[in-house]
Amino acid sequence: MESQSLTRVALLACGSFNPITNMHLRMFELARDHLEDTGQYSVVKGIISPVGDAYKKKGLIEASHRVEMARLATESSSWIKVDTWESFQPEWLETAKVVRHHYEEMLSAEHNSDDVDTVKYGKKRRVEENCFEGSVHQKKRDGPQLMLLCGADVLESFGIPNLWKQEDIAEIVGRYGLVCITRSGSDPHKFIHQSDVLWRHRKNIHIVHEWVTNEISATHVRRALRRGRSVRYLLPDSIVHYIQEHHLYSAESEQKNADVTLAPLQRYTTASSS
Ligand SMILES: Nc1ncnc2c1ncn2[C@@H]1O[C@H](COP(=O)(O)OP(=O)(O)OP(=O)(O)O)[C@@H](O)[C@H]1O
Ligand SMILES: NC(=O)c1ccc[n+]([C@@H]2O[C@H](COP(=O)(O)O)[C@@H](O)[C@H]2O)c1
Ligand SMILES: [Zn+2]
Repeated sequence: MESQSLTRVALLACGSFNPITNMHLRMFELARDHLEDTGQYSVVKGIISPVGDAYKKKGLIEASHRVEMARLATESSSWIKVDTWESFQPEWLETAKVVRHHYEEMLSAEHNSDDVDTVKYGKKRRVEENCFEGSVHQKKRDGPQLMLLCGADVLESFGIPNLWKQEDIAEIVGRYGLVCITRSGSDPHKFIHQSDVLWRHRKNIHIVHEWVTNEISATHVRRALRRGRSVRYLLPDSIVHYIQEHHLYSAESEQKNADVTLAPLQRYTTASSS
């Protein structure tokens, strides 16, 4: 297929990256292969967006370290970049807002490079804004697309009470799209089947089956580090050195936020009870 008729896609991964592992990087490669195999997309960029400290997840170390490790890990990639806009926000931001921000950035970058008519984009955006609700599948567009990239555990977390707003889920899958990498213990197809909103937008959800099942998790890496065990080959050598040099991930750091409620739970529980 002519590359001009392919939809350009940027993939955005939001998460703690505490620390970044080889599996986080693999997610991007798997997703790109999957989307490009369809013959419809050209994946032009991968964005890693480490969550800010205000997320208050247990054991979450400072964003400055998590960002630096993500930067080191992506040095060898020509297309995966780290973006710190979310990481240094004083308050925790809903993922839908982060997706919106990066989509706007993508549009304005295209704008500047192609010198595209502002009026045309404004008109197209208004059309998209009006059509995402209730659309059975994403409309074929001539502009670029931004899709959220996540593991199946994040997709399944959509079902946890007070964690996600329903309108945010509808916006992410309805307007933007989702690429979900299978993870053992998760069944994304079943989860989509059981959710009305996900089923409605199922054509916008790309499930990528990882056959080389790989259960690397940042939790496992932090646990091994606390116990003085090797984490080599689970993450790039440069990250192993960075962790050693800065004495990251101790029993003490794992207790950070231990008695604090996760920001989204705090926000939505307070909102619904007030
Ligand atoms: N082994 C894996 N397979 C598929 N997706 C993964 C894997 N590890 C991480 N991800 C995905 O990477 C994104 C960022 O995840 P996160 O920073 O929480 O890493 P994690 O390894 O799950 O860490 P933690 O154990 O602290 O939750 C999420 O979308 C998560 O689902
Ligand atoms: N309501 C929401 O927008 C919402 C809720 C929970 C987690 N998240 C995001 O999902 C990601 C999950 O990361 P972890 O799997 O490391 O907890 C983070 O980027 C977090 O900000 C978003
Ligand atoms: Zn996780």
